[in-house]
Amino acid sequence: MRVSIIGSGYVGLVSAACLAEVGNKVLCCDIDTAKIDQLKSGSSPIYEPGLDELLERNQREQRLDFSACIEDAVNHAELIFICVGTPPKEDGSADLQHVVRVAQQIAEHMNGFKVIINKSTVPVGTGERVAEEVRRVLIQRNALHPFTVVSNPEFLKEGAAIDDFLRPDRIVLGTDHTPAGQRALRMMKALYAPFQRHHERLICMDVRSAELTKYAANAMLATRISFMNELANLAEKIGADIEQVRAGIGSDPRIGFSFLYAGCGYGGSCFPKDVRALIQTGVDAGENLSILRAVNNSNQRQKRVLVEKIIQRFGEDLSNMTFAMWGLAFKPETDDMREASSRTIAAELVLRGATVQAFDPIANETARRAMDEDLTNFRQDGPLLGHFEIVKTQEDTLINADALIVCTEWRMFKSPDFLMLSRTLREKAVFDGRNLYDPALLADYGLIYEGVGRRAEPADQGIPVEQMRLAS
Ligand SMILES: NC(=O)C1=CN([C@@H]2O[C@H](COP(=O)(O)OP(=O)(O)OC[C@H]3O[C@@H](n4cnc5c(N)ncnc54)[C@H](O)[C@@H]3O)[C@@H](O)[C@H]2O)C=CC1
Ligand SMILES: O=C(O)[C@H]1O[C@H](OP(=O)(O)OP(=O)(O)OC[C@H]2O[C@@H](n3ccc(=O)[nH]c3=O)[C@H](O)[C@@H]2O)[C@H](O)[C@@H](O)[C@@H]1O
Repeated sequence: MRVSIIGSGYVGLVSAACLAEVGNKVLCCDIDTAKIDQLKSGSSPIYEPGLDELLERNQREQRLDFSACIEDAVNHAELIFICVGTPPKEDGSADLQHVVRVAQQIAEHMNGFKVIINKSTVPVGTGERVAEEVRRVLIQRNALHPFTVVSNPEFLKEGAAIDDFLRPDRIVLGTDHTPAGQRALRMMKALYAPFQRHHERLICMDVRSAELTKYAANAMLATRISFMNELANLAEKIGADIEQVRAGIGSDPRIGFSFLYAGCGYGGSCFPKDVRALIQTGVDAGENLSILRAVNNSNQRQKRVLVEKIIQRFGEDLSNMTFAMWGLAFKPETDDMREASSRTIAAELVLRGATVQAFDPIANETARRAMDEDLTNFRQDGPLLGHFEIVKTQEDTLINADALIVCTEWRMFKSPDFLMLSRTLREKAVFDGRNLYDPALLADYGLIYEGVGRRAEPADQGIPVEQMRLAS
């Protein structure tokens, strides 16, 4: 089939590459000409495992092309996906300006029947709003081409996006009951047929329910994480260990193990913004979503949890302290820095005078831009006291460092040389925002360990590890 994708970000590019991979002719469009030039020259503007290979193959085999011209995209296909950003507005609601603009542009160039598919995460009612915009422009043009708007929310996770798209848990399709809507449904079913494994994964519903399904999924996952984060904070205070509790409750199939990891808060381009947007949808509808308000507040507090531990140990004035920071991206296997906890932690430490030496295996560049922006904002509020620096290697972060902070659970951070850490870190302290390490093991190495919800173990003050080894 012929498919156009408007918006070549994480969702647009992954969708385009995967749809091309199964034989569709895909034209991917973006307003950002630099991005399109880069894609045309064969390099990807984002880091996503497996994406480069798919882009390269499908471009070479002429199933995938890129254009900065929306008219080309509208002419190219009957199926047009909207994959542009829906960032939060000041009040938390989703900013639909890009979606609405794309709807208008599609209508300006429409030349026959089109299926307009909302893949961006959009509040309930956006399908109707897009249809209204298209109709308005078509009436102005006196060109009443038939069209329908479908909701097809995306559930991929960054870092695992290709696999999520090629082997989805479910595909949600929201259509209306008009003949055009039903024709679109048949087309969408055919488009997604190659991605169904052994059984039906399509869930068909009305447009509004599909739009709400997307927010409901993200809000549910964010709630689970925040619930575990709060239990973790409690566990610390009452001498329990959240990792043991996680194993204990996850084994109940009604609860399950996924998304039960406590840590220094959830980030990313979606959970924070979608929880806030759903709260605002509630406000507009006169429904107080009190659980989600609590989730949002709880997560903001959680992003500061390591800062609180650091202050408790070293005091408010951190001007003589240097922190090694491992991991900057909001999660492993991505270069995405949107709402990453590392940003909150680094900024809070720098404001208290600390030097932060950070390293991320992939996100160093995006992190540099994000941190420059954050620290410039802080600078406007008063003098910046400390210093933030991204260094070349994981080892370089440790030069003259007093303590280590782990913000992202990249695989390479999972089994470091603890002996070296205990010899290098001046204050021998490890603040583990992703609960990667065993508190008792670190205590054996004489390291002070602070996780999130882990039972504190006093650092071994007795026999140095080397001597223990000699003795045994
Ligand atoms: N990033 C993710 O993992 C997921 C994101 N989503 C949702 O998908 C949507 C897109 O998210 P991302 O891909 O992360 O955003 P992104 O910010 O990476 O990409 C959006 C792209 O749209 C382009 N764009 C904006 N206005 C345009 C216009 N008028 N014409 C053509 N292109 C235009 C931008 O230049 C940008 O390249 C959002 O609503 C998001 O909530 C849904 C599931 C997963
Ligand atoms: O709408 C979206 O954009 C996407 O949002 C999330 O995907 P993503 O943000 O890429 O990443 P997740 O793996 O969900 O992680 C989000 C955040 O939660 C944190 N997290 C995750 C799991 C967990 O147990 N604990 C935890 O703190 C991660 O560290 C990360 O900061 C959803 O998982 C996707 O299904 C959805 O499509």
